[in-house]
Amino acid sequence: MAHLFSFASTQPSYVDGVKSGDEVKFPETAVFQGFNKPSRLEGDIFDLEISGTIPKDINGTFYRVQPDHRFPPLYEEDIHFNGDGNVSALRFENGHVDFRQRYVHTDRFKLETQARRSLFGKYRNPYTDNEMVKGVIRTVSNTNIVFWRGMLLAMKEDGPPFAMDPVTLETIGRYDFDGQVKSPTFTAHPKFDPLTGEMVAFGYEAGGNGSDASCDIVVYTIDADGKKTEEAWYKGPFCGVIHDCAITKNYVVLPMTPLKCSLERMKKGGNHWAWDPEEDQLYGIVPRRGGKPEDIVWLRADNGFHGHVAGCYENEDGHIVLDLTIATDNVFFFFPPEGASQETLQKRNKLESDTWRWILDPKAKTNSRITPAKSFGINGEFSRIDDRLVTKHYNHFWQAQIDPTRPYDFEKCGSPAGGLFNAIGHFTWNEGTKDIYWAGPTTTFQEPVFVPKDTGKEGDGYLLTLLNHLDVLRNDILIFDALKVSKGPVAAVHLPFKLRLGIHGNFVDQREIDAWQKRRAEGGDVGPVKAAEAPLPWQSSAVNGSG
Ligand SMILES: C=Cc1ccc(O)c(OC)c1
Ligand SMILES: [Fe+2]
Repeated sequence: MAHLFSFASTQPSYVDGVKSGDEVKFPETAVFQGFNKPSRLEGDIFDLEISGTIPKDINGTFYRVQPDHRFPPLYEEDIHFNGDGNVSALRFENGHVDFRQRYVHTDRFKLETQARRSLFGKYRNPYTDNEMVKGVIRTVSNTNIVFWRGMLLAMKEDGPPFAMDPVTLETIGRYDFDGQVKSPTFTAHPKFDPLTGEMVAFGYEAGGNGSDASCDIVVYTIDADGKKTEEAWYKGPFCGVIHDCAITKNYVVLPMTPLKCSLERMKKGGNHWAWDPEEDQLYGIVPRRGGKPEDIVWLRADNGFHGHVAGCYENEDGHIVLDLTIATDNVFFFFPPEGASQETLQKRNKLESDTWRWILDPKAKTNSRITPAKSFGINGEFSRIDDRLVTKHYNHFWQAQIDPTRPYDFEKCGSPAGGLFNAIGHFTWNEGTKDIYWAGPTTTFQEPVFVPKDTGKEGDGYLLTLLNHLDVLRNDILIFDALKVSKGPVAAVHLPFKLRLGIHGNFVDQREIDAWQKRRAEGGDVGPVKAAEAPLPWQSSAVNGSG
């Protein structure tokens, strides 16, 4: 597209793919264009414009996070996943909605802000960083935003979580659970047991600094009072991606995707991950309580690419029912096999991603081969359930859908950057219901969240999701009756601008936020959230020159 003003730059912004000079000018690659132009916005809007009627019983805040590069990247071919975490909060109150957005002020964000430019290089490759940031935590906290004991935790699997205030979105600082969690990495997908109030979480590539191809995996349990009650260390067969996890009453399941890390490749300035089309997909199973290194059971199935977990529970036989999306090939086209060139977004957008059910025997011999019990026969990702049923036999799930039979306006919208999630669906396992809404040829959806009503009945509530208008570059938030998605939204909240393609979000009931604000006040029974005081163990050794 021609620019209205064509000032001759004194020098190009990128030379041989590397940032040159201090000019604030983003690459002209697809990652930074159109709907995915960086938003870079911190701000507030009181009382957003609305169509329809927002149900008054939605009282709480919908938090979500998007990667949103604050500065032009050091490398021209940078990827969406390397963008700084920017958290949006949509506060629903009495039929009104207010908007707030703030960056996660990570250690990296603060240093780059001081320098007014990028100092960190490629995704999870510290060998591509500016020398002056050696030993600094590299995470951009851009993948999930969860509520835990009165704080928001902004999370990314390559580093520790950062705590934020749930009302102001001010960053409190790196959170180490009051000194109890010292691993270099921590998942963006902790699970919350609704029976016990525990958080179950893990870190992979956790043995060293988080970017060194370590095969160590740590699994933690933090109880409802914030006390760490379990910490167990295991080894993986190689350093692969474990993005999500699942819990039952007695087990944790760790799906490992055959994207492999190589320290040598990183040292040469290459990618952290390379897809291995010959490798199995794996499922690590460990006990929830008292896990020892020898307890991990790895089950193997033919190659595939894991999406996210819907639900998981134990059946009458003591076997684990695990439901998750699995794509047929490498979804992360920007991490091609070692030595291969990058696949295209067009090819990635053609992959099928069905929802599969596994029934796993936790007592099986390690390295047993398994086959799925069934597939749902849909194509989509970002499954969500009624979270009150985590660890329990559930029936309903919701998911962003890919329906290539629907018309899509390529001319107006170009390639759908985050994937062609052109519909939103509600599904049931028992009845096989497919209850789907398609919003038109110029729109795609982001991950939905389920908001329960107080009835306690599974699925009785609302579904909230961001709608991307790819033609006019704007977002709406749609509100559905969760059990009647195909009827279309009951209301739409209009943002006057576009956000960026977000990753994950969660809805938090305002009663919970308010109760914790009291407990976390000065003089409250728990007191203010305390940011980590000591550097992580790997940081100390990096400073001493041995890291
Ligand atoms: C959606 C998966 C995913 C996996 C790893 C990441 O670093 C990430 O960053 C936004 C996202
Ligand atoms: Fe995720």
